[in-house]
Amino acid sequence: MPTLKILTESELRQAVQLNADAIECIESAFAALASGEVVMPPILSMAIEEFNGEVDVKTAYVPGFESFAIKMSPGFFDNPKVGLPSTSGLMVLFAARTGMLEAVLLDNGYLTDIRTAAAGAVAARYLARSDAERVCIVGAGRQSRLQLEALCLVRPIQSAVVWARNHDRGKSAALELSESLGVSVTFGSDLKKAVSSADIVVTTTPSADPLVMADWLCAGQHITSMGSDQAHKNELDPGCFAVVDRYVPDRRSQTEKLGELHHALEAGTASVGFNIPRTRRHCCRQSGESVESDEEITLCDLTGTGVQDTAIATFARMRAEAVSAGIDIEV
Ligand SMILES: NC(=O)C1=CN([C@@H]2O[C@H](COP(=O)(O)OP(=O)(O)OC[C@H]3O[C@@H](n4cnc5c(N)ncnc54)[C@H](O)[C@@H]3O)[C@@H](O)[C@H]2O)C=CC1
Ligand SMILES: O=C(O)C1=NCCCC1
Repeated sequence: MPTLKILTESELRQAVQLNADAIECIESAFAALASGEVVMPPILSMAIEEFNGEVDVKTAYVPGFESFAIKMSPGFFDNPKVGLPSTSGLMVLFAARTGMLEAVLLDNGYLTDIRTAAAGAVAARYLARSDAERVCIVGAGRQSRLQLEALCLVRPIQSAVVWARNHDRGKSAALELSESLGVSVTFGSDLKKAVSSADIVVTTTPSADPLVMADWLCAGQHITSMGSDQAHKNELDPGCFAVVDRYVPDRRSQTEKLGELHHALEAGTASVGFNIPRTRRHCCRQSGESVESDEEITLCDLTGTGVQDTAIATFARMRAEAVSAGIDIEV
């Protein structure tokens, strides 16, 4: 009889943390995607506008992996008003050879949080200046915290400014991060100033209106835009595309529909053929993508890929099994 492994959020939290191993796992996933051999269908996304919600289903088959994940991931962005997290969900692993159900990872969105922050770290590793030390984080939710933590693992971060439209939440996030990361993190109410003074800017909100303006960007900056992962979300002024020197999407077929590129195409600041040679390079070791000059403005557009989910789910299951975590049930 087939056996199914069940892993809970607390078991998965013990198995996987935001650290060099998680970053390596996601970097390898980007490398696999860049190889062209990964099978990754478009995201199945359902909007529930009435409740400011969405549900995303993501998956990918990676040759050489014994399993593939299918992830069901809700994002309900009014949840914090009622004391619930915006994102939740679960991942399911199937055998690549037979399609048989193998494991259910009841992570409540934890693995998505980690893989997304790790993707931000990979972007900075290849696209931010090696001496980048000042960060501007736009937003004060879950990803704002994790993205800064991830940057501290790959760059010599000394200080950060958190901007949030809700000042109290921005101040709390800044205080929390100062204490947990041991770097100076302050709240900044002036977003233009915070962006212009940063070496790395990370946008982490579901905003539908641009927050970061093109004329705030400066030579040598790296921007990761990871909050805009749906057609209606838009954190960057489309004019930013006219000033960035290097544009790297996690997957162009996604960013042209769901990411910042989508809005730049509509506004005409990027054309359909925009940076075609660059889109063949993903933020990964194998493709050789990296910042080429300290003066370049680089932009990484992250919409979240199924290959990240298969990578983190198989990694989590392997780590959990190494300590005999979880329960096995016969199905
Ligand atoms: N690219 C990817 O792989 C992933 C993208 N996301 C996206 O990242 C974004 C943030 O996710 P979480 O941190 O989990 O959410 P969260 O709800 O914990 O944090 C969102 C933050 O943005 C703020 N915010 C909401 N609407 C805003 C607006 N119109 N203008 C300015 N600030 C606004 C909130 O007050 C909060 O500080 C979401 O859009 C989510 O869909 C999340 C996970 C993966
Ligand atoms: O899978 C993802 O990536 C996301 N799902 C729901 C909303 C947040 C991002």
